[in-house]
Amino acid sequence: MKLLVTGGAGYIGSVVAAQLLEEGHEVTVLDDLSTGHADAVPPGAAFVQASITEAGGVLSEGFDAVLHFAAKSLVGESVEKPGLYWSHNLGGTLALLDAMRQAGVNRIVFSSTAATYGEPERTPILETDPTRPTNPYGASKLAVDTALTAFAGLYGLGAVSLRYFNVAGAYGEFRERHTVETHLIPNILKVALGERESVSVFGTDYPTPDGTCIRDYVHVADLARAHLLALDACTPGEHRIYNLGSGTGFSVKEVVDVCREVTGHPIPITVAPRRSGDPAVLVASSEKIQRELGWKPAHAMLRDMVADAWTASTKPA
Ligand SMILES: O=c1ccn([C@@H]2O[C@H](COP(=O)(O)OP(=O)(O)O[C@H]3O[C@H](CO)[C@@H](O)[C@H](O)[C@H]3O)[C@@H](O)[C@H]2O)c(=O)[nH]1
Repeated sequence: MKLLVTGGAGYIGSVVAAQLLEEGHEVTVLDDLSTGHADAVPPGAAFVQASITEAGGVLSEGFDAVLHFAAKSLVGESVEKPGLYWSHNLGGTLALLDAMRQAGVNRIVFSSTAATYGEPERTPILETDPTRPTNPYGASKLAVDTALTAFAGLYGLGAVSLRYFNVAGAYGEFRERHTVETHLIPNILKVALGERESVSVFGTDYPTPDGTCIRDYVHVADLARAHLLALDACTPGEHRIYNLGSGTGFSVKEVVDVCREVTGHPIPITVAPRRSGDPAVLVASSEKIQRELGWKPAHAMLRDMVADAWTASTKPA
């Protein structure tokens, strides 16, 4: 298939683009490089440096589907600059959907997020559970999910939204490297690499066994594989939503311990206040995607995710 991957110079988009190429697809990456890296675009993919609001020109070349990753994705920033998140994540995606319709491209796989659920009433979270995002990032992603449902009904769009929980690990040399790093595992590994003295643990007074937040980590290679299955499942007139996690929760302290074990570094911690907007526990039920699309995580062990991230981060970029 001929595929457009928006945000394909970012962490998850580049891994998906690499897997699509391995499967023999023709891939064009569209990325404005505001957060992505040109050298993350996999060899073999065509590259267009542009924003999603300018996708019309590329799409007119004729594509079978779009995999849409380009987005602003920092929860804290979204609270400070909600307009940026609404215009980029919702406005940008509406422009992309309009350009797709004009070009006759009617299949899309969309990067949604566990942040659409907000503070869950129970875990593991099911796709049918209430969506009450607690920040503009989650709200903007939920708004896109809502638009996709409407467009599937109105225009026959075939859409699949994948709601990621906490993505970790690396795929060969493709790894997480944000300009502003907020994520837990890369921050811990920076300590082991000697780039920081300690890692801050945001809150030790949560209602969890060790007082720190619990998250569900999914390996980026497994997550990427789900996109290939989702692409095949795009059915005109339908919008499907699937959670993607491993179904097991790890506390922040447990993650630090796994990182200590993998890196052999003591990794000192500093206890810091809670980070605003962090739910205590986020664990996915991924039963639906396993049942309907046959997805199964091949690297469900957190140790493997950390080991892959560590190996990739100790290689030169
Ligand atoms: O230096 C750090 C970084 C994080 N944390 C904690 O570690 C946990 C995980 O944080 P992080 O890695 O930032 O992930 P989340 O905030 O859980 O966000 C992930 O999950 C969201 C869904 O809820 C997605 O939308 C985000 O894009 C994705 O990164 C949270 O309890 C944080 O408070 C720390 O204690 N210290």
